[in-house]
Amino acid sequence: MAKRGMLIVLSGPSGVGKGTVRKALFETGATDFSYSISMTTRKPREGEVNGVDYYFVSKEEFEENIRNGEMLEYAKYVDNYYGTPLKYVNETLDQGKDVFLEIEVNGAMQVRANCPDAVFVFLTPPDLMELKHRLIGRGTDAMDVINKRIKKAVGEIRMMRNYDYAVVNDEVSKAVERIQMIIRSERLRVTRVMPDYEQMIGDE
Ligand SMILES: Nc1ncnc2c1ncn2[C@@H]1O[C@H](COP(=O)(O)OP(=O)(O)OP(=O)(O)O)[C@@H](O)[C@H]1O
Ligand SMILES: Nc1nc2c(ncn2[C@@H]2O[C@H](COP(=O)(O)O)[C@@H](O)[C@H]2O)c(=O)[nH]1
Repeated sequence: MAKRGMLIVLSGPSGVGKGTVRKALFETGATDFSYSISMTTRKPREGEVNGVDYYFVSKEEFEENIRNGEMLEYAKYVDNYYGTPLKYVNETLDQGKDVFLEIEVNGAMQVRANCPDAVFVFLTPPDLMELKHRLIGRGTDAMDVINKRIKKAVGEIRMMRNYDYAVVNDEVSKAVERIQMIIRSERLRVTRVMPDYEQMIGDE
């Protein structure tokens, strides 16, 4: 049986650069993570594509998925549901492939409870002013939404203590290098390499 893949969870306040850093990380070609596309009831932003950026669904559809036990985790964030479909994550990990989740803190803590082997990385901004600049600069959200997201950021940063690693996103390339370092070191964990050795030494 294939060794189960590694699950990596990246969180951090909205606008810190999770998506930017994740895309840059994937573009290096040095990692082979499968990105788990989240489901949300948020309306698509300009340029966002259903099935690529998110699965955009109605509130009713999302709630049906919850009732049917089809979500690994979910949370309400600034008036909308966001969640990770369970089937894709399980099937991909079972095939021995690594999976990357980009999710907010409450959902991440649900994953923490259900997947003790997952690796939890918190991406932080250099400071809150810079976070606000990035949210405004992105130009995707109205000012009232930006203010709600900044307000949430303070509590989210407090939750950082529940993560395994903190990575400052001062420069995208540096943040990518730091995450690559984490991944390399996590691959050497005894609990991850032990199945190979168990095969080598047999049952006795
Ligand atoms: N290191 C950086 N320095 C300057 N700007 C950055 C940096 N990283 C990301 N940005 C910019 O900040 C904005 C927000 O980035 P991004 O959309 O990746 O954030 P996010 O954390 O994924 O947000 P959300 O959680 O809302 O999806 C973008 O305009 C992006 O280009
Ligand atoms: N708990 C989850 N949070 C998620 C998921 N997918 C995205 N997110 C987080 O929601 C906020 C807002 O996202 P935005 O696209 O509206 O800016 C952000 O922190 C995302 O990381 C998910 O599946 N579960």
